Amino acid sequence: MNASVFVTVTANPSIDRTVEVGALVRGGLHRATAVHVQPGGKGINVARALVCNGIKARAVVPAGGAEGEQLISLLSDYSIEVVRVAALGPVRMNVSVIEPDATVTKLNEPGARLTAAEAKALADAVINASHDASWVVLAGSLPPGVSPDFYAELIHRLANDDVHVAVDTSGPALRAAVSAGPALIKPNHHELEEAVQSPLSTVDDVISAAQQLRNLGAQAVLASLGRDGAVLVDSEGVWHAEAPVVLARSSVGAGDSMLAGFLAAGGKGKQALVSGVAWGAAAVSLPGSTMPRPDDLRPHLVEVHPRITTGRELRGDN
Ligand SMILES: Nc1ncnc2c1ncn2[C@@H]1O[C@H](COP(=O)(O)OP(=O)(O)OP(=O)(O)O)[C@@H](O)[C@H]1O
Ligand SMILES: O=P(O)(O)OC[C@@]1(O)O[C@H](CO)[C@@H](O)[C@@H]1O
Repeated sequence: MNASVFVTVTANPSIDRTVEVGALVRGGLHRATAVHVQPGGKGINVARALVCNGIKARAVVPAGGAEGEQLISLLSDYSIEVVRVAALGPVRMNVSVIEPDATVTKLNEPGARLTAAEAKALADAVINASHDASWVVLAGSLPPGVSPDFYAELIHRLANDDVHVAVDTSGPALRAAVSAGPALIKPNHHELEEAVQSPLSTVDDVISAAQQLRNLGAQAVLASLGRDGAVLVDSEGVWHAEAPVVLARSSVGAGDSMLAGFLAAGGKGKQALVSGVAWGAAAVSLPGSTMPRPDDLRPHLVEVHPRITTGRELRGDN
């Protein structure tokens, strides 16, 4: 096994347009002050963050239509090994509107339907691409036509290989993936609430929810909590860490950057959490979904709380 290859899977990729405006007024005309067009979808972002830090990444992605061509062309700016799976339907366009205080309003398209044959070709491509992987990251929503069991089935198919699987998704796909026993899941606050079907207002609530998902099969839970940092719950313990962001620009992709930083630092324990939180905070300070490079990272600013303040109220996403 080549321990340095990270494979990412983005079943529902996107071209991300981030539009910066003044204060958003529902129904109003807004003239953009800046626009960023970047390759998107969670697995693609994880791969971008890894290669921006000199780490080898292979991205498996279905890409159809003129937008698929554009996605592949945008990806050529990065040294990612791209495994393209042919698809008929076009890649979606997702729009993020950013206000001056860095509030994000996101409009995500559902993505084009994948046929049963395309979904099978995607799954087979993932298995082929994973033969020398240390980690396989299954990330983002599933497009129409793809069963919510898609990630769970991949986890089962990869179980005999010497790879770890990380999952970052939501809803029924997350619940199915958890039962398949992945090494790691990375829900955000909202996804965690949805997975345990209960509101989570304190750090203690987050830890209990993470334990519930570990009881259901996930080996470790890395919960990203926006400006409240992140909580890691695994077989060795529980940690909460956070880092300040001096000037927040855009949190789009911060969770993906966080996951990449966590995996880049070994994918388990306190030091990986510190790395993840540093990469997440750095992404927030950059425009659009720009991924941090080594010079952007400030791991010394990450605070790991020696004792978890269980009753601490969460301040909200960003
Ligand atoms: N305002 C902020 N201040 C400091 N750190 C932040 C802030 N927002 C995000 N972060 C850092 O980035 C990480 C990921 O953020 P968040 O929880 O918003 O991820 P997410 O919802 O999965 O994002 P996305 O889906 O856009 O990738 C957090 O765990 C935290 O470390
Ligand atoms: O619609 P999904 O698949 O849940 O999320 C897609 C997405 O919002 O996730 C990334 C940020 O994490 C963006 O690049 C992309 O637009």
